[in-house]
Amino acid sequence: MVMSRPVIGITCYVEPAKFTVWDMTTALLPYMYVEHIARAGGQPVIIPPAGVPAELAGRLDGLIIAGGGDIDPARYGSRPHEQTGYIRKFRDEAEFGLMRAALDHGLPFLGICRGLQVLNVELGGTLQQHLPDVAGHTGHSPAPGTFGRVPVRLSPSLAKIYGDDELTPAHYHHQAIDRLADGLEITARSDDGTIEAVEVTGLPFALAVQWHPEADEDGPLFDALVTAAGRVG
Ligand SMILES: NCCCC(=O)O
Repeated sequence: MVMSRPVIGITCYVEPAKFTVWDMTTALLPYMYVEHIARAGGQPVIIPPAGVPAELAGRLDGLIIAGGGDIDPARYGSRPHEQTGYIRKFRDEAEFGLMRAALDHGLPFLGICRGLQVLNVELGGTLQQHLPDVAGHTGHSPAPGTFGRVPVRLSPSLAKIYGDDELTPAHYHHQAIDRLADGLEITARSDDGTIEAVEVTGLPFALAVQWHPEADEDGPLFDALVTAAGRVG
């Protein structure tokens, strides 16, 4: 069967979960991600951190590295802050491999929250491990299980996708880019200076945001990813 919809791989969490009659380790992804990709005309495929996901890069039309727990700080030469948590080394292993393969293949890519951090660290950057230490307890890191709203200012390339140069998207992150990796261009910041979005220079579509676009009804970033994936696929 020939797929007419661009196939968009989306990485996922592996966590203990309760569902129907079960209480067990589960591959999880908020359903908003897959709804946005399907609505945008893509075919979502959830990628668990098992096997060697990097081998999928040549078989996908596009990729999302989704939100999740903190990256092992050893990957960027640091020791864990006391607030660094939910480290899943097996997920790091899978997603860093997939990220590298996606960059090598020029696969259209959207990083979301943790996905932005994976991109920056893969390219040699570092993370601020607990943003409240430098930016205070702002809307970046609201109460667990809720999204905060933080205004961000967009560069022209991202403003073109959103049709506006300012927005107030949903946030839930306690880490952020500290040292920006070579090869990344900043495409959005919040007023406190936090880097909110980046893109890889020289690739047709490789961008990442610190916020959670899946939490909003409109999904221009998902539309743009599926469109870019359709051009390549
Ligand atoms: N560090 C993982 C992404 C979410 C957060 O910064 O809290």
